[in-house]
Amino acid sequence: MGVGLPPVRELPDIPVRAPRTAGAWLAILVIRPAWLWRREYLLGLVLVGAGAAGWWRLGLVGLGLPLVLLSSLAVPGTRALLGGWLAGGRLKRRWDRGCRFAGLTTSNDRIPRVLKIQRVPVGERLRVRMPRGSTVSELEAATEQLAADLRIRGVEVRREPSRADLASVLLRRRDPWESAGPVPWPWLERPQSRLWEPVPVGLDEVGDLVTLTLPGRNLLLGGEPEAGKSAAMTQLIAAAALDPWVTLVGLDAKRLELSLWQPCFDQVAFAKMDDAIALLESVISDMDSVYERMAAERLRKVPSYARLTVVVVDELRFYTAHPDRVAREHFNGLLIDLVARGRAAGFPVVAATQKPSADVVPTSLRDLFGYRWALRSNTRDASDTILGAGWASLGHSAATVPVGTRGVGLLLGEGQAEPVRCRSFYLSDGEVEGVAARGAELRRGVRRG
Ligand SMILES: Nc1ncnc2c1ncn2[C@@H]1O[C@H](COP(=O)(O)OP(=O)(O)OP(=O)(O)O)[C@@H](O)[C@H]1O
Repeated sequence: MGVGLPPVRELPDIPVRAPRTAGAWLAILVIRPAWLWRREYLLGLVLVGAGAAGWWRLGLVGLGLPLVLLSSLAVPGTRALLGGWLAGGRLKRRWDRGCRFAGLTTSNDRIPRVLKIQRVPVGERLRVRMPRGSTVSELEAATEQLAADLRIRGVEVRREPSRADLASVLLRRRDPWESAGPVPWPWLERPQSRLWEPVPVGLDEVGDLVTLTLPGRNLLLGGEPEAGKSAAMTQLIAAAALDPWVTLVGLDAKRLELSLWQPCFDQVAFAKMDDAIALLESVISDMDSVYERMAAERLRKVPSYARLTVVVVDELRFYTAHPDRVAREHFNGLLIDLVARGRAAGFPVVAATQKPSADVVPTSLRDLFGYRWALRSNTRDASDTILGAGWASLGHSAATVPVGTRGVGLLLGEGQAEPVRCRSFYLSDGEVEGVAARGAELRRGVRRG
């Protein structure tokens, strides 16, 4: 039994396969660690060199040359540039240490090499090359240890599709939306839009634009009350409203969500099952006519010059889980038919639900939605009901969105490898009224013309 103090382990083991010669130990213990400080050494060398050159050319006065160089740090641009460069070196040292403690060192003392550092709103994104003898999946398996060693929120690793030895690594340091105010919708000032274009709907964690292309796809939105479903849906309604060739129809069980858009909608049914069923039947009959025309023209899907009809369903639960079984089953049959066949005919459906559960969104219906957007949900199951079974266990759960962070969720697009965490843009009621008025005016113009 051991006695005395427990062992103190400040340095990770060095699994060296190379012959234990003096040269090998010099490389491992001196040259490689020193190499990680090369930026600092270079800076020191430049300052000493400047001092020496100044002294040689100008005598004692010239010794002040390094101070002149350092005074350039008063310029914010230079300071930021130098600070960023040194911070890059510091990050590489921490990465080196983290990888060694996480056991990612190969038998000849190599670790995943950082090729590029990009600063992003959540932290840093690294491009990393795996050393020979190791794979990206080993790095993936060590993310928790790396995050703990780097003292950050998390590490996410994604293999580059084109090369097995390259990976994109996100070092997540902060929540980019923690105290951020609403971000305005980029198309707000557009006089007119075309719904065939990708519609901007939010920003992802690295600040990249997230878009949705509605024709050919349906969108399902789910999340707890006040999560931001209406705000997310509003952007697609706004884009449709600004395209005067788009017909808008809606089901609004709460009578509130679509009220501001009334001037742009052709038909809206409220909380009456008979009205909702009649509306769906009329839309399906229009869709059948489009299919007939497409068959006559030998078209397999609706061409991009065609008119679209967007069907908006707010509070899906009211209709799909209605206590009247006969009406509910009739409604569900019609909705499944519309969602399944509508996409190819230019009849996309945008549906939102407050209580994502299997009785509200049956799998047979959910699977027909090409886009699924899970805003903050109470449980992992609720999140999986929207995104699809299994995503929560892979680390993609809308239940992890911090409580009270409005408009943040996970968006999964058809054919996309994994859901994207993003925050939707936001249109205030005044902005909605402005867009709705413009949309109504555009529609009047089209109908007059
Ligand atoms: N993307 C966003 N950016 C900033 N604030 C937002 C965003 N989305 C929603 N909010 C805020 O959250 C509030 C609730 O949003 P919203 O009405 O869209 O939620 P909801 O999920 O539709 O709620 P409910 O289920 O009760 O209808 C809004 O009034 C707004 O203040």
